[in-house]
Formats: sequence, C-alpha cells, structure tokens
Amino acid sequence: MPTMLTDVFRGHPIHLPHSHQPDFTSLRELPDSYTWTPKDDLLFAAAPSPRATGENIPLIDLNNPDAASQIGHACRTWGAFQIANHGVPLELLEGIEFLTGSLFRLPVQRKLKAARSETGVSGYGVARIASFFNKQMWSEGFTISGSPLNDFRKLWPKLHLNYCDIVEEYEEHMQKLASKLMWLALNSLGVSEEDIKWARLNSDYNWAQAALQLNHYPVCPQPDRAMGLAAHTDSSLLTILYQNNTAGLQLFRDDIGWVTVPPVPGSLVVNVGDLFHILSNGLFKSVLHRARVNQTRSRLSVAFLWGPQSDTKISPVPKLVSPFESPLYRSVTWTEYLRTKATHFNKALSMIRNHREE
Ligand SMILES: C=C1C[C@]23C[C@@]1(O)CC[C@H]2[C@@]12CCC[C@@](C)(C(=O)O1)[C@H]2[C@@H]3C(=O)O
Ligand SMILES: O=C(O)CCC(=O)C(=O)O
Ligand SMILES: [Fe+2]
Repeated sequence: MPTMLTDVFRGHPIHLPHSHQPDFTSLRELPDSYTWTPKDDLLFAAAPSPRATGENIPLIDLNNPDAASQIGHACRTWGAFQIANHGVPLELLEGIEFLTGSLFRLPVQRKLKAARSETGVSGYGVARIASFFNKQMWSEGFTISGSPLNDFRKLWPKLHLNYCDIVEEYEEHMQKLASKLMWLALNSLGVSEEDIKWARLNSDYNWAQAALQLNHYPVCPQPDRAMGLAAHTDSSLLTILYQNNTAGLQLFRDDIGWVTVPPVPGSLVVNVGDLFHILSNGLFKSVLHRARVNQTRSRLSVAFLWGPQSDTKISPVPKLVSPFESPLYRSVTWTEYLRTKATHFNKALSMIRNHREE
C-alpha cells in the first residue's frame, strides 16, 4: 500500500529545536536566536542589487497564444514566473487570504490546539526545514494535507465548515491550474501525455496530490537581520504561490543573486519544484527561494505544493535524455523524495543524481 502524503513522515519524526513562537508583537529588538548572519546561511547576503541588471521574473499572460513557449523559457532560466489571467476568481484569492489572516490572528493557545505533530504533515508550527538551521525564522505556518476538517474544528469551533469550503474550492482551482501549467511547460519541450507513462495511465487529476502551506511573516523590528523562511527549493512538481500585497519572496539566480518578486495584484507566482527538475532531466530548474520580512507590514502567503500520487515514480522523460547518455536522475516517488529531503535538505536533489562516467 503506497504511503499517502499525510503519512509520509510517520516513522520519521522531526525534532524541531523550538516548538512554538514567542509573542512576535511584543518584541522591540530581535532576540539573538532570531538574528541571522552569513554563518547561519551561506547565501544570506549574496545579493548584488537586482536593479543593477534590470532583471525581473517574467509575468506571463495565460491568454497570450505564446504562453507555452514563455513558460518553457521561464522554467529554463528562472525556474519561476508570475501569471495573470489564470482563471482563479479574485474572490477566491481574497477568500484564502482572509482565511489565512484569520487563522494567524487567533490567540497562540488556540493555534497550538492544532499544532503539527512530530510525525505529521498537517497543522500549525514552524517550517519543517527549521531543524536544519541554528537560528529561528520570523514566521509561523500552517500546513494542510488531506481534509482540514479536524484541525479547523479546533481553530474555529463554529465557523470551521465555511473555512473548509474555501480550502476545497481553492485546491480544486489550483489542481486544474497546476496541471495546465505543467503541460504547457512540457509541450514547449515537445513532450505530450503520450510520452509519460503515469500520465497516460491515469486519467485527469487522479495522479495528483498536494499540500497547502499557509505562511505568516509578522512585522519585524530588525528585518535586515531576520529571516522569514530560509532558502530552499520545493519538493513539488510545481508550486503555485499567492502572496498578499507585501513584498518578501526572493529567488536566487547564480548570475544575479537574490531577486525580489514584486507582488502584482491578482497574479500568482509559479515555482518549478525538484520533481519537475527531475522529470525534465534538469532542463527546468527548481528555484532556490526564501522569504524576507518587513518592518512596517506583515506578510501572508499561500503555497500550493503539487505533486504526483504516492506510488508514481518520477524519472526523466526519455524524450529529453540524449540517446548517448544516461538520465541525469534516478527515479523516485514523492514520498521517497520527501524523506530524502527530510534528512539531507538542499542536498536531496544531488543525492539522487546519476553520476556519469567521465
Ligand atoms: C509536501 C510537503 C512539501 C513540504 C513538506 C510537506 O510535507 C508539507 C509542507 C511543504 C513545505 C512548505 C514550506 C517549505 C518546505 C521546504 C517545508 O519545510 O515545508 C516545503 C516542503 C517541501 O517542499 O519539501
Ligand atoms: O512566503 C513566500 O513567499 C514563500 C513561501 C514558500 O516558499 C513555501 O511555502 O514553500
Ligand atoms: Fe517554498
């Protein structure tokens, strides 16, 4: 029986150094445990000004007939892009932002009633990657995988059903959009459903699973020395991210450094995840990204991490592998990959790389 996403860390407990946050609002100065230096994250300050190069993440209009090739180009160069005219109703984006804000405004004791367990995926807590860093991140998160009903009942004893409806509708739209984006990107490489066995075998969205990550970055007294969410790549095929109207998301490009993704009202950010990197045999780059914080405005984001069903093995599409070379990566399920990442974090992708004979 394949492991569902909700059970992926069963038997793989995560011992987070700090189980819950301080009262962010009462702090005038950054405690030492929240003060980051380049020692805590090698790329902390690696940032020649993006203005120096004028480079910006592409904003792609999905109604543009050229969208597929623009998406393909963005996946190869940035590993990310923003989209407009994506078909997700504005009211739904406002609804998920409202839900996220309401959740994090709850008293901490209430939020902790729905705390994520050491072996669980869903619930309230710090990001799983926190265990890899000596310093704490200036954020709180809530992960939803499977039905949020039990957790939401603890958070909102009266209103939980309304909030569950919003999540369900949001996830439905995201599923469809993620699948559409994946095929547009693959089509740009000449790959169709015929070329991928698991896509051929499973109709529609039967082959997909997802996690919804709600993030809150409170106002911070010393943002230059704090870190909202440390640099990471997502394990997904694709991640679709909604951010409120406060900047903070940054992408890393080897040739430029950190580039801030400006919030564009109504648009969504799309990140290439590690599994898409593998599927495309490294042609699409999973993007290293992080979230910085702000002295005057709190920030919210909602990441929809989308991947294949548990028993689906992801491997490079044969069409994208030269007949004279072996595939760059071994095949892996999402579960196997998440467990590798839980132990090896940002080295996970290189751990499943095939090493070519020189
Ligand atoms: C399916 C998953 C991907 C994720 C780990 C998780 O089990 C649920 C949360 C996801 C998230 C969101 C914030 C960043 C991230 C690295 C993390 O710590 O939790 C991702 C994980 C991932 O993509 O590996
Ligand atoms: O808050 C953001 O902009 C980034 C969030 C993120 O990277 C994640 O949830 O995986
Ligand atoms: Fe992420």
